[in-house]
This record gives sequence, structure tokens and C-alpha cells, in this order.
Amino acid sequence: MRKGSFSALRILERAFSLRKAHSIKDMENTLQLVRNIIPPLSSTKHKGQDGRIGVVGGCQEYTGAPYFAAISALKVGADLSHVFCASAAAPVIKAYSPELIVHPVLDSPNAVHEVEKWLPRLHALVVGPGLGRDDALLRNVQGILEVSKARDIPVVIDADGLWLVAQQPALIHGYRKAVLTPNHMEFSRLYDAVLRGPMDSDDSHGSVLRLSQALGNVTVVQKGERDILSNGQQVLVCSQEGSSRRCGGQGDLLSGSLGILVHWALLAGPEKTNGSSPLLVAAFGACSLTRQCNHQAFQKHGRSTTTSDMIAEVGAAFSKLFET
Ligand SMILES: NC(=O)C1=CN([C@@H]2O[C@H](COP(=O)(O)OP(=O)(O)OC[C@H]3O[C@@H](n4cnc5c(N)ncnc54)[C@H](O)[C@@H]3O)[C@@H](O)[C@H]2O)[C@@H](O)CC1
Ligand SMILES: Nc1ncnc2c1ncn2[C@@H]1O[C@H](COP(=O)(O)OP(=O)(O)OP(=O)(O)O)[C@@H](O)[C@H]1O
Ligand SMILES: [Mg+2]
Repeated sequence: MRKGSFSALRILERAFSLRKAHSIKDMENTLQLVRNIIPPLSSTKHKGQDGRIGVVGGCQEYTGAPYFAAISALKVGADLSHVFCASAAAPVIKAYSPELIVHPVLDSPNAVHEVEKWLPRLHALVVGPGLGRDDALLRNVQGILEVSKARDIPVVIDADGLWLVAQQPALIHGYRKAVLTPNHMEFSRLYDAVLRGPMDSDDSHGSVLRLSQALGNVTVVQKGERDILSNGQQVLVCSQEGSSRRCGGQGDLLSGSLGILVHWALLAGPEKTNGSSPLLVAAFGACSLTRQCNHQAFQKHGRSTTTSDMIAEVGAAFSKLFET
């Protein structure tokens, strides 16, 4: 190798390691903000006080996704976790877990009312895991989103909930208590629908920032090799070590965890997040936790790792990241 190209390589290596050190420091600072929003365990609290979460999703085809989301909210620390699903999915989800409260209402003609009557008792909704794309169900979910917004309930929107938002961005435009958690495909579909053009794949920070701004500063979490999070003002990157195992359901773990973290973050407020947006801090917490669960499960199970193995790691991963 020529001398000039050798020193250029050294400079590049140094720049890379400085950037890495900088991003590790940023990650640690943001993890500290997540720690600040976690409510202390206390013997004086009553059931429900640390969070009651509702998951809206689950149809004939998909029963795993709403289960993963709802059980993850409980494992992270919610006291009660409800699932509002289509009637065909309910007995299956109930059979997975006695810990979930399951309402077979989503395909009923009164679906919006059936969910709305529970809203005064819920702190946050996770809308979309395993919802499917049936028009009648999506119309009901549109109504549920409208009544939830009217009551100022925080909503995490994932999976087929994002399909609905791509059809009707006005549904959540400007709603500051919404967080969207698109995967690669969901992000490009949303970007196309909202910004009326393909995203620039060489500028993922800019794309996430622009999508959030175009949606009226709704918080957007683009999941991927690195998760990129923005509220249209600030951009955070989560590159917590995970693994190369990409089994289905990991996004459901993320959206369910985020449901409870969003509630905790809003309760704690910006004083506890050092002026950063509570929703961004919550989203950073859920991304780090999901990736840490993936890392720990992969250490034990390698290629056979599934989302159930990751859920079994939630307790240890939470302690490692947030209870140090
Ligand atoms: N056990 C279950 O019940 C599960 C159900 N699921 C549900 O399945 C439904 C459809 O979800 P999908 O995520 O398949 O959504 P889509 O139907 O939009 O498909 C996304 C597609 O993008 C591909 N993709 C993902 N990341 C990519 C990347 N980085 N580059 C290129 N392609 C990429 C995936 O292979 C998938 O085929 C949702 O309701 C979802 O909740 C999933 O959550 C997985 C688990
Ligand atoms: N290439 C990758 N490397 C490391 N982590 C990744 C990678 N892609 C996604 N992840 C992580 O996996 C988790 C789920 O993201 P993913 O893109 O699989 O969501 P999803 O497609 O919605 O999942 P689901 O199957 O639940 O619908 C996120 O925490 C994300 O950070
Ligand atoms: Mg998904």
C-alpha cells in the first residue's frame, strides 16, 4: 500500500472511532433520560397505577402479534394489558395467556363504542399489531383513533395501523401524542403517501425528520439496522447491539413496550427528560430494550431464537439497561 493511502486510511479509522465514541456517549446520555421516567416500585401503589394499556389488533390470520405487544407491555411493568380484537382471534389470544384481558369487539357493529367505554380506564393504546387490512375493521379502527384523540390518549401506531395512516394521514396529522413505528416497507409506504415521492435512501435521518414534519411533528421511529427516531425537531439514533436474527414479532415487542413507556414518559414530563421530548425518550427506551432482548436471546438460542425467547429476556434486559 502506498504511504499516502495508508495515512488516509488511518485518518478515516480515527474519524470512525471518534464518531463511534461520540455515539456511544449520546446513547448513554439518552439511556439516562429513560431511567429518569421509570416509576419506582412501591408497596403503597394500587393495581393499575403503573399503567393500563390497550392493544387494538388481532384478526383471524394474526393472533401472535397482538399477544406479543400486550404481554410485552405487562412484562415491562404495566399493571393491566387489554387486547381489543376481532371475535375469531379472541379465544386464541386468551388461550396463549391468562394474563391478558381480551375483548372480542373489533368486528362488531358497535366496535367504536365498545372500545370507547374502556378509554377512561386506559393510559395508552397500541394500534395495529395483527390488525389485518379488512376494510370493515379498518373503518372501526379509524373511529377508535378519532375518539382516542378526542380524549387525548397517547397512541402508538404500528403494522396495519400504519397502513390505515398511509391511506388517511389526516387521521393523526398534528397529534402530538402519537408515535409511529414503521419497519422498512411501512416507512417507504408512508413516506410515499405523505410526501408524494420516493424517499432518499442515502439520507435516512433527513427522511425521518421530513416525514415527522410533514405529519405535523408526530414522532416517527424508523426501525432497521439502526433505529432512527424524530419528532421533526430532534433526531436520535439507537444502535444498541442486537443480533442478526430477524424473526417476525420483534416489532410487536417494541410497540407493546413503547405503549407503557410513552405513558410513563408523559407522566414524568420534560423536567425528567432534561427538555427532550418525552415521546422520543420513551421511543429510544423501547428500541434499546427490544434490541437488548434480541441480543440476550441470541446468546442463548442462536439461529433458533424466536420472539417468545426475546420476551423471556425482558426482565433481565430491562434491569441491565435501566436499573444499573
Ligand atoms: N405472529 C404474528 O401474528 C405476526 C404477525 N405480524 C403481522 O403481520 C402483518 C403484516 O406485517 P408485515 O411486517 O409483514 O408488513 P407488510 O405486509 O407491510 O410487509 C413488510 C414486508 O417488508 C419486508 N421487510 C421488512 N424489513 C425490510 C427491509 N429492511 N428491507 C426490505 N424488506 C423488508 C418484510 O419481509 C415483509 O415482507 C401485521 O399485522 C403484523 O402485525 C407481524 O407482526 C409478525 C408476527
Ligand atoms: N438489520 C437489523 N439489525 C439489528 N436490528 C434490527 C435490524 N432490523 C430491525 N432490527 C430491530 O428489530 C426490531 C424490529 O424491527 P423490524 O424491522 O423487524 O420490525 P417489524 O418488521 O415491524 O417486526 P414484526 O415482525 O414484529 O412486524 C427493532 O427493534 C429493530 O431495531
Ligand atoms: Mg411489524
